[in-house]
Amino acid sequence: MTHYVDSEVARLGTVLLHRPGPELARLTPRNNDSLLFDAIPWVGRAQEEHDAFAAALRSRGVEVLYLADLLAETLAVPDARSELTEQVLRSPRLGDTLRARVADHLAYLDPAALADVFTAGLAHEELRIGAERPGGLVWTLMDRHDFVIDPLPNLLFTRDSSVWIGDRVGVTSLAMPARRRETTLTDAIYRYHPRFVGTEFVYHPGLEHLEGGDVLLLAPGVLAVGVGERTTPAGAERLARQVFAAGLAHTILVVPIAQERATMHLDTVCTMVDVDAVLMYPNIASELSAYTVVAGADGEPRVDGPAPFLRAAADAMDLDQLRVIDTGLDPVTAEREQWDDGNNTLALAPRLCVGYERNVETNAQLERAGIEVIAIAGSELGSGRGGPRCMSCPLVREKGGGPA
Ligand SMILES: NC(=[NH2+])NCCC[C@H](N)C(=O)O
Repeated sequence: MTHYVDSEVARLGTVLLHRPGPELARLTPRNNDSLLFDAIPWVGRAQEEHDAFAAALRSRGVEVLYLADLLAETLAVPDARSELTEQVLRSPRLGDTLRARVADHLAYLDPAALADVFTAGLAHEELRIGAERPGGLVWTLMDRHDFVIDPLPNLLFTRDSSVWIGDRVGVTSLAMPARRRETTLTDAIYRYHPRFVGTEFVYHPGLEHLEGGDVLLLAPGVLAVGVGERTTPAGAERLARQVFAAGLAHTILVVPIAQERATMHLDTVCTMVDVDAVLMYPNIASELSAYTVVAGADGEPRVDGPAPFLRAAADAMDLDQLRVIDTGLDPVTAEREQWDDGNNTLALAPRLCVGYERNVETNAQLERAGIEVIAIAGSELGSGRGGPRCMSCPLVREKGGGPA
């Protein structure tokens, strides 16, 4: 099986999704902020919306892989099971007594049930504690609302925890504490699942912070990397080194974005919808700048700039110019639709993308520009602040960036 991605828009072959499940049911008004959700999603409806998203992809010939299936299959591999279990048990919050109870609990679960615990976490009351099986001081003093193992509701956004560049996978280094454990799962899947045996890695979770939502494969050999709330300049520099060393790209455009929730990743303000067209949030489109990083003769990344992002991108991509489709006609609509992930489209092929139906203006702008939009419902899915691009990690796209 060859997994290969060298652009944002070439025909999509295979994608990794995570169907939201019990981990979303862990969200409460007490914890939703720290778990990076802006509301409490209705889980059943979120699942319906997600199923419709997956169905839309399949109807266009895309193979959909589910993270929970891959994880359960991975956990059937004994080394993967023991490694992931050890990682969870290593949490310094547990203490030895509680750690032993959790270890007993996990030992009896079949791979699918264990995958459930690794994604949905373990609540205080879900652990069987009694006279014969005391929970110890940590269990006794734990707030009833605390988790013994934290849930990972942001697994929904598969874009961020791994990114394929060429035939290599980058397992990223997530910045927010609520998301860090996600990459223990993606890392294990890519190392142990039979489908991925032999895959080479271009990034590891122990490296400087880098999230997939910040990485755009503008064209074969050209990457854009947003630096802001999630990806640090050090992460961008590290990716540049790794990518140059592996010969996966010749140019990396490093794009500073505001360190705010509304612009947490580059893909919240800019996504590609054609080989030479980007969808961009107009309130910042003209202000975005880029530093161009190329491999120097000595292997050291060489930095140039800043220059306006659109200019730098067109130059790196060898285009006269990049077409810009802006998301909204008036600033208020633009701001509302940017917040609701209007800019966060997933291209299935050049001029064909998936977007949230609620972003009426944005989608109309796209259609006017000759881009077909498959509109999906996202009232519940969007409560985690992520759109179709955030919710998908492409594993296979047609090589060479796709036909013009
Ligand atoms: N690629 C993206 N824009 N991902 C959106 C991630 C949203 C998620 N709630 C977070 O804060 O991390």
